Amino acid sequence: MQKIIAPSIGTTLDRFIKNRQLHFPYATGELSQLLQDIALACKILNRDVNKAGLVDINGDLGNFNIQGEAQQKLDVIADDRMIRALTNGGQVCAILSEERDELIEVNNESHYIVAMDPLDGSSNIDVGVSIGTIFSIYRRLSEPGEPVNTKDVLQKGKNQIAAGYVLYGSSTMLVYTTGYGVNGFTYEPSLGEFVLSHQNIRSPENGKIYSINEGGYRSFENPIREYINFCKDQKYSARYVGSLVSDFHRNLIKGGIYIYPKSNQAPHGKLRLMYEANALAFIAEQSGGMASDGCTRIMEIQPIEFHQRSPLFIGSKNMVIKALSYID
Ligand SMILES: O=P(O)(O)OC[C@H]1O[C@](O)(COP(=O)(O)O)[C@@H](O)[C@@H]1O
Ligand SMILES: [Mg+2]
Ligand SMILES: [Mg+2]
Repeated sequence: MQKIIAPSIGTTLDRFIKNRQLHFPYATGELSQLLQDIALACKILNRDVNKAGLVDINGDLGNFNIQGEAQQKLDVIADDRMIRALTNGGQVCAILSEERDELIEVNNESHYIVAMDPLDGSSNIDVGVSIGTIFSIYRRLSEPGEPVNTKDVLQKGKNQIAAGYVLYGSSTMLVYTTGYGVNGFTYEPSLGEFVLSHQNIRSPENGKIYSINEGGYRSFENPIREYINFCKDQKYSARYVGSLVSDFHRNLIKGGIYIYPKSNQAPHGKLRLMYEANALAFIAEQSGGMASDGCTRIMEIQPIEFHQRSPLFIGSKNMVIKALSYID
């Protein structure tokens, strides 16, 4: 046979998902299709993000979401893109979105529920800084055909079937887990494909980067201030993009800790448990890292509200343990 000399482009996301599905003889293909629907929505969103400075995408809409935050145009575009792709794909029975007060009911015959942050890092949209999309996937507890109820949605993070994010940065990457390790795929625009570039990502147990908005230093509780001082004494690098996905991803690859603590202004922290903290906690743990709210493992927290907030300590295992040692 003639020798193949063309450089391989690597494994595409679709092929990777298909190959993985073969490991699960009972698999129906629903989850595989759902992951591909999310990837498709993010490919289209990537195109919108790349032109975020242009008039029809730029600026806020003058509306406020249930969090009381001004909705940026791209927040709503991202929300629409994701909901459209998930609805057309038909593999979800309900969607919980940061940008919608209520649950969106879709195909009641399906097994899966998606909780999502369609556009993470909204304050960075108009200034060309990296932003992301975050998603969590759960299997409903009620039977297909029955009405979806809050119990189906308000499940602990440890019940996630899959979770991931897409980072729209210097390159666009999709990183996800189904509970069997973490893999990263870089978007190849000329092919329109996500290609496996980071196989079986392992988070370094130690790091030299800490990510926290020190502008809130005076409103942080003493243990947080002491940990920040410890990081300074260790001459760690302070890195804070202000987009959770970007800060988390950098620390996942290089080693580091991201902290969004509770404070006088934010008694429960800022980030949302269902579609920010839980998803990244699953990725962190699957890559050997750790995620806590300061006293409880994030994935063990029983959610009580769709949009509830939680303090977040996440990243390299030994750094999170060290930070928590100041709180105990
Ligand atoms: O400006 P602050 O208070 O540091 O908050 C920044 C954090 O808020 C967020 O922007 C919240 O996410 P959204 O942009 O999805 O609302 C995170 O991405 C980021 O880490
Ligand atoms: Mg967010
Ligand atoms: Mg958001």
